[in-house]
Amino acid sequence: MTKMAIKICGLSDRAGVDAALAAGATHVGLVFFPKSPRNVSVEQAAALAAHVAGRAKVVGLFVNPAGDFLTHACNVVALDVIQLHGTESNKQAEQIRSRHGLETWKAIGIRESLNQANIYARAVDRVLYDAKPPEDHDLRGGTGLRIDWSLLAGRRHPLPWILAGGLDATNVAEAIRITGADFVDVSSGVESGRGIKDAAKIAQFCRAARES
Ligand SMILES: O=C(O)c1ccccc1N[C@@H]1O[C@H](COP(=O)(O)O)[C@@H](O)[C@H]1O
Repeated sequence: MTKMAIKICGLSDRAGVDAALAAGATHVGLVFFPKSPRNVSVEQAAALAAHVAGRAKVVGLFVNPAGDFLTHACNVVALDVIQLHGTESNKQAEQIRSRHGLETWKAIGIRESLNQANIYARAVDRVLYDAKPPEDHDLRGGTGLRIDWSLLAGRRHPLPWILAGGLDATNVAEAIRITGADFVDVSSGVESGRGIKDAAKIAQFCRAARES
């Protein structure tokens, strides 16, 4: 049986990190995006990553990061993965991966087609399928919007992939069943308020994903 990989994204304090680790999350996500209610400073992120201390992979989420900022974050924070959640092209993503020598993921906002994933096939290590927010939406993700899971059913993917977008403890098992995902990512679905992680919801989510 494949082990389910689970990323809890948007953690901003030790309590949230501890809840994710206790629930068996394989990846924890730190958001570097000032518009997000989950944004952390480089210093906060460094302390949280040190606290994780190898018990899970640490993912840094960036949205069209300036080169200097990304370099600074990668130098200061013990990141395992760079997640690009903006409009980074395949060329930019490939440059970022080779410059920083870290596993790199590209989020693809999908409504009706997954074809964009092909563009990133040689540029990154994984794609993350997320719901495409409306054009006038301030955030690029973490919106709680769901994608149409049937788009992923029985699909051959050009590279390893992650399912995200509007997942929570009540729907993750069905999402996995329909899409065949072996890696899921959640942010707002394990919160009790905007940006406030809820330990019970994190535990329920991880249990539901693993038992699916
Ligand atoms: O979490 C955020 O605040 C965020 C901000 C900007 C880009 C992406 C963000 N989060 C990512 O969005 C998806 C889906 O989140 P949700 O579960 O629907 O709330 C997930 O990959 C988060 O990592």
